[in-house]
Amino acid sequence: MNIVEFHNVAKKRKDFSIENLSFSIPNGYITGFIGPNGSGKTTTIQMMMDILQIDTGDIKLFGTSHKNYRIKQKIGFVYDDLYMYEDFTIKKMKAFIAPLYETWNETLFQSYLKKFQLPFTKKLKHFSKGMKMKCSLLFALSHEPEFIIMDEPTAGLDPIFRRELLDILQEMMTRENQTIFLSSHITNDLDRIADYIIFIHEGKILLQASMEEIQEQYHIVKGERNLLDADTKRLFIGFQDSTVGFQALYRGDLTLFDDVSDQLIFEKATLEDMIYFMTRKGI
Ligand SMILES: Nc1ncnc2c1ncn2[C@@H]1O[C@H](COP(=O)(O)OP(=O)(O)OP(=O)(O)O)[C@@H](O)[C@H]1O
Repeated sequence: MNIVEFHNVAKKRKDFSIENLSFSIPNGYITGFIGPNGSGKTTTIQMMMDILQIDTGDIKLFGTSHKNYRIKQKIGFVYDDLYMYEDFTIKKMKAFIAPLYETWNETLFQSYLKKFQLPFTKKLKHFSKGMKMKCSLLFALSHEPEFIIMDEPTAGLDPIFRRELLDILQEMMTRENQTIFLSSHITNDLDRIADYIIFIHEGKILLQASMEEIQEQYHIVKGERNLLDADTKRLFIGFQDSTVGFQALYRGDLTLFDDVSDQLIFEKATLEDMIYFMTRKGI
């Protein structure tokens, strides 16, 4: 089953448009949403959450319309910034937020509050960026959502808390029926934890695949420049050449290079490699 389905969604913004956007997010996995700056990640998440109206197409959440208010109960939404009153404290926010959720879990709230070492009665305006992110997470997780959507949760966080956050997410995946959708351009994080990847560029999906498939299928090929001619260039999704040699992204079976394999170096492509080469030449 899919938690989310986008069918031919279109949205026109001032200098940016999304056309025929179709993808799905499978239930029970961590899906990473990657793409360079301005590629449409936040726009897509806002459409999913019905914060931004779509022009045409159809979005389904939990098999029903994304406009259905009831399904919001099952979703934990973590923004890249905290849209809460700066003069509020966590205590005051809890008084507003907890009653909105039938599944609010006070024991879980208290345990995350302790784990994240957040002050209960300090005003949010005195929080650091990392504390605000933890606070956003605290509220998103405390109502035990089945589906967690996070827009750039690791941006601006120090490496220690980034690591902690990824550990918390992995820990949560042991819970039955948990699904996480995580947008990021810090691809190292996703290399570590994602099961599936959706790659968006200029409002279009360039790739939707499992990490397993990506790791098996996509390779970086490196070699001397003289091996890169018009024929070999056509084999690659994207390439970069310089006076010292070439590097290219290749998809498929490496036996194709058997005749020249002693002159080439093969490496597994990282998500960063994929973004770099796919946006250089397209797919
Ligand atoms: N409120 C808005 N009105 C008009 N255009 C907007 C608005 N917000 C974003 N855009 C444009 O939509 C495009 C996609 O932006 P979006 O924020 O969805 O990308 P993103 O992939 O999330 O980028 P980033 O990784 O930098 O956060 C950009 O060209 C941006 O300028």
